[in-house]
Amino acid sequence: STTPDLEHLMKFKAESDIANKLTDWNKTTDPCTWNGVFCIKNRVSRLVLENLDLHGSFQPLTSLTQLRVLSLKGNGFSGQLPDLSNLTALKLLFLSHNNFSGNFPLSVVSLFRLYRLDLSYNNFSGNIPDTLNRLTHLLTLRLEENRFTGSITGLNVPTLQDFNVSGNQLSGQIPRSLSGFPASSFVQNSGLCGSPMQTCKDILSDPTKPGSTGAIASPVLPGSNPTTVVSSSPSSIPPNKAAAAATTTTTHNKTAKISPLALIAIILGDVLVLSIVSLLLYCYFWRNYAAKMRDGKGSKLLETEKIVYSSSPYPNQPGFERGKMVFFEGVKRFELEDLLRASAEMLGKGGFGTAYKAVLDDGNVVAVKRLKDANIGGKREFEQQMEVLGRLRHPNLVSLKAYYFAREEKLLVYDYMPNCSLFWLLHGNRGPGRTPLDWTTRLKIAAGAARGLAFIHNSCKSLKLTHGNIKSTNILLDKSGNARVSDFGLSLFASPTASAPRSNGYRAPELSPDGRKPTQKSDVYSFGVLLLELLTGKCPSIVDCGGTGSGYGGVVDLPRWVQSVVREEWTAEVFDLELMRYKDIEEEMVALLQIAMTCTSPPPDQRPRMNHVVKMIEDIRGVEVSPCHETFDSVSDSPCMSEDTCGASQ
Ligand SMILES: Nc1ncnc2c1ncn2[C@@H]1O[C@H](COP(=O)(O)OP(=O)(O)OP(=O)(O)O)[C@@H](O)[C@H]1O
Repeated sequence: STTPDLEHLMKFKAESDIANKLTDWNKTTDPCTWNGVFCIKNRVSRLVLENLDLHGSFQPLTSLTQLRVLSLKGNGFSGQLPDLSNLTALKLLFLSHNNFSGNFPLSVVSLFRLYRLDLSYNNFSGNIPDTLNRLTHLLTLRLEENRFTGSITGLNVPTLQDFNVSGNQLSGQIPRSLSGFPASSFVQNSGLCGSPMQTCKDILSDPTKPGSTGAIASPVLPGSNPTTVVSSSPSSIPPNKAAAAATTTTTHNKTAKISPLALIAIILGDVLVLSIVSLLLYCYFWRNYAAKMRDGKGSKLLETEKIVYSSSPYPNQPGFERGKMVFFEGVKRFELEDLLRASAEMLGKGGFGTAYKAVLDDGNVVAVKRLKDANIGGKREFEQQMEVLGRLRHPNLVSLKAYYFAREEKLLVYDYMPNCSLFWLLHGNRGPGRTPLDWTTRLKIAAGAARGLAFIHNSCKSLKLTHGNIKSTNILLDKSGNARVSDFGLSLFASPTASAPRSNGYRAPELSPDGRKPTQKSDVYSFGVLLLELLTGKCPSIVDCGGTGSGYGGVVDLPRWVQSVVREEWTAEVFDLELMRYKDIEEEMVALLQIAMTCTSPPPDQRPRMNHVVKMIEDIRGVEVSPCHETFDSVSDSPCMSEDTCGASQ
């Protein structure tokens, strides 16, 4: 039985697909298998038809009454929007980068389930109606690059997470409910003022006053700018601009009467002001740059630097306490001198120290972590700890190759992972030109990371090893794209207070606020948050997002947000928008979501063990996502299983 929506889809194709891009839209096949069409129970629920050179109106689609997601981004649709009030199930509406025109489509306001609305990059005009406030679920409102006019003072949608009205002709005060968005959400409007733009004082005190527009934050259109008029001679003003010029010609005449001495004084004054401003700007940017470098946020250091600084005397200097470089089995040896000679590039600063990429003389590349001293105990304790960590070997772990211990310097040497962290793949480089992380890769990363963590949990019979710091910067991809868990065991060196504010989005509730020691159950919770991050594309907290809260995905308390959305039966809508383009994955995503939700159960005893989590993730798709080189099912061959090694670290 074909869907009752067939007829409307065919009508739409006949009217809009002039370039015949929808090649598989064919009456003889099931529409639910067509490109861009997704069904639930035989009804079209999602229609994703982006960049397909479609034209005209999409009127026939307004009869698809079960539609929940409609994306027609990047086509050539034009004219007014059709009446959308029949689409009562609609939750996501993306119509950006088309040529729609006319007033704001009022029928949108009746779609009370709508939570993402993107009308950006069109030719809409007129006011943005305050009735939008009725959309009480709205998370996204993108109206940038249209020709909207009037004020947005009455706009108040407290749920908004993503908002942009830049590049319109709006004016008036920005309401308090929107002032938390960055200036980039408001720029290029002729008269918007108030936080985060400039204050409205100047305009609001006397909006009719000539020249008052000069105080408006946004750039003023050429020709309407009084200073432009001042610099041209009155005779050169074209007749149609005469009226505008009338208000400013008085200023012009005054300028003409200024004596040469006064003119020189003005010029000197200007130069002075300019120099002071430049100096201030220079200081400001230099301070920011220096702070960035100090924090390790700078992408790369400009010059290569040495891993070990002057605090640690070079080995051939007298008085040097030679530390011990200890290697673990099967690795190529190098000496501290080699590391010292290697040019290093800072990868970033973490809670336990600074990580560097070092290229050795022989071309080998390693990652070196220079530990902060704070909580490292004595040599023996450190060595015992390293012995345990060094013997943990698994295809989904970043292996510890060696360590170096001296009074002044503690270094850990790891295999270098060239394919970035999961954090970077999910949140870095958002914007045009980005390659989204596809669903199969995400599933494969989830499975790999779960195996790595399960291995840690099961590697010592006598000692319940924990990772203690599962998060997306600690899931790295090796050269074959396999996920590897890094930084395991380092939480032992962290003082609870020092680690508490870091990565708080991943912290299990039972560890807060007094910063108790992580457990295997708290690792499972963090892993659950990591899965939610993979599914939603959102950062678990501002701290975890690098303190900026930036990134398309936004920042939320992930477990709470997902629980609330799922409770309202919006399950499909929590997923990362970047995953919308893949077909037939909803079931798999829901399955992973369910696993993530049990992992993040607030009571620790309701969370599954990692072994079980691995199994559940592998069951989602079967063997496909498991790397073929690996035959992981138990950890019985782990070197750490010997009671001796486990005992040593107790
Ligand atoms: N073996 C490695 N190969 C490649 N990059 C690495 C390696 N180890 C760490 N990095 C990268 O270096 C940066 C700093 O890592 P580090 O582990 O010091 O801090 P973190 O993960 O941000 O925080 P934390 O110390 O809390 O784990 C991160 O971006 C991480 O992805």
